[in-house]
Parts: sequence; C-alpha cells; structure tokens
Amino acid sequence: MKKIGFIGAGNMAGAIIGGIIKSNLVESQNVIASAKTMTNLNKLKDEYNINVTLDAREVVKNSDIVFMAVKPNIFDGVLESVKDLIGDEKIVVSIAAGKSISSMENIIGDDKKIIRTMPNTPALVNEGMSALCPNKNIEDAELKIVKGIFDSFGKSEVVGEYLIDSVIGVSGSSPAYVFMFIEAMADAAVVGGMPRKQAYNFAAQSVLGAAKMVIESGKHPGELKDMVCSPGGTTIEAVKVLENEGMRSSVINAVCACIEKSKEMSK
Ligand SMILES: NC(=O)C1=CN([C@@H]2O[C@H](COP(=O)(O)OP(=O)(O)OC[C@H]3O[C@@H](n4cnc5c(N)ncnc54)[C@H](O)[C@@H]3O)[C@@H](O)[C@H]2O)C=CC1
Ligand SMILES: O=C(O)[C@@H]1CCC=N1
Repeated sequence: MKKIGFIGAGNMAGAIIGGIIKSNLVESQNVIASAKTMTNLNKLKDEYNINVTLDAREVVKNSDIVFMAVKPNIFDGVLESVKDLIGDEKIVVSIAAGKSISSMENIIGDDKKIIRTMPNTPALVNEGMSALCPNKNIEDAELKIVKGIFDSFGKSEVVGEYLIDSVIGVSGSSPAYVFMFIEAMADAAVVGGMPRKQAYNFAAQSVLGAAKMVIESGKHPGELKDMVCSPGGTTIEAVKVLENEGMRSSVINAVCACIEKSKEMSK
C-alpha cells in the first residue's frame, strides 16, 4: 500500500482525505498531513486518525505520493523548501490552481514525477470531479494508482494540460456557483412561506436529481428542460424570466472570468 502525504490541510486536502479514508482506499496510518497550525490537523486527526505534523519535510519523508495542497501564492516557496527530499521515485500531485507542470519542473527538476490535478470539494461526499495531467515521467501504472485515489471520491478524467483552465471553470470552482443557485432558489421558497431548512432540501435534491438526469439519460440538457415546461404552465414562466434576466450569459461570463483568472495565475 502506498503512503500518501498532504502538504496543506485546508478545505480541499480535508475533502480528499475524507474521501480516501471513507472509501477505504488507504488506511489512516498510511496518511500524513502538515499545515501551518494545528487547528485543522487536530480536526483531521480526531476525525480520521491520520498522522499529523507541522513540518512539511516530515510529510515528504514519509510518503510515496505527496499532495501539494497549499494556496498558489505560497506554493513555490513550500515546494522549494522540500525539493531536496523529492527523489525520482516519489510522485508529486499538485491540486493548486494556476501552477503549471513546467513551473513545478523548474523547481524540483524535469526528471521528477509530477501530476497536475484539479479536484473539487464534493470529494467530501464521494461525488468529486477531478482532472489529472501527468508529466512525461509518469508511467501508466503510476497514473492508474493516482487516478484510483481520485476515483475513490468521485469521478476523474485524464486531460491535456491545455484544458485545465476550463476544468477549473466548469468543475474546480463550479460548486460555489451551484451553492449560490441553491441558496437563491431556497430564498424564493422562503418568500413563498417554506421554512428555510426544508427549502434547502427541496432545492438541493432537485439540483442533484437534475444533474443525475443529464449524466444518466445522455439527453441534451435543453431536451430535459423542455420535458419540464408544460405549455402555458408554471415552468415556462420561470424560464422566460431567467432568459430576460440573462441567466445563461451571466453564467457563461462568470465561468469565462474564472477561466481567464486561472490563465492569468499560470503566467
Ligand atoms: N477549495 C477548493 O474548492 C479547491 C481548492 N483547490 C486548490 O487547493 C489548494 C488549497 O486550497 P484550500 O484547501 O481551499 O486552501 P486552505 O486555505 O483551506 O488550506 C491551505 C492549507 O495550507 C496550509 N499551509 C499554509 N502554509 C503552509 C506551509 N508553509 N506548509 C504547509 N502547509 C501550509 C494551511 O495551514 C492550510 O491547512 C489551492 O492551491 C487551491 O487552488 C483546488 C480545487 C478546489
Ligand atoms: O478559488 C480557487 O482559486 C480554488 C481553485 C478551484 C477552486 N478553488
């Protein structure tokens, strides 16, 4: 069994650790995480019984696969501080936005094994969506192992690095937009008199069901929308307002802004 380490123990590392432990992919004694303070580490230790340390170098020493899960603004400095411990056999898995494979190779060497990835927080409930981009030193068997980690908490696809900015727009960041959509729908249900907690359940289950229909039916989303819109009915009234208010163009512009920011961060 491979040992898996995390440098950074925030929202995303916590979601991945939760995902891999809950799916029994790895035993807790084979997982180690470090952070700047003990606050998150204590929570992860209490919840999943993993090993924790304040020293990122301990993580690298004790792992075969090292997840770099710190914020992009400190990423290079942290990678620099552990680079002498990264041998040819270790696999570095980055989850950071805006950190290209070549920028990591510039720090640790282009002879090292690197996989750039982009997961999302639904990993915590086993419904993550992740993209993986291996560098040239990753062998098929190694990619399979790391993909297995991501598949243990949802779905994943191997993509060319040129697609990673779109991935951030459509899946890495998109849970935030969906939460906003759920919150807004629930607000309206509250206006209609529904208690708030109940409103979140109705809104969230509808989003979950609609997403499942897209995935399982293979039908075009427009066709599925038309199935809900009875002639002269309630839904088409809502659709008319959403079109008038520019819902589609707002979403397209928002996701494009996210993609642009990701490109800018990679420069
Ligand atoms: N939050 C999200 O939905 C997603 C985040 N990401 C990426 O994941 C990375 C982490 O993001 P979050 O988990 O949201 O951030 P966060 O702020 O929740 O966590 C950052 C972690 O890094 C630790 N840290 C800070 N300095 C450190 C150091 N010198 N050594 C070791 N650990 C240190 C902090 O203590 C904290 O545990 C980012 O690069 C982000 O682009 C990727 C996909 C989704
Ligand atoms: O907002 C961010 O920069 C990170 C990357 C994807 C989701 N959160």
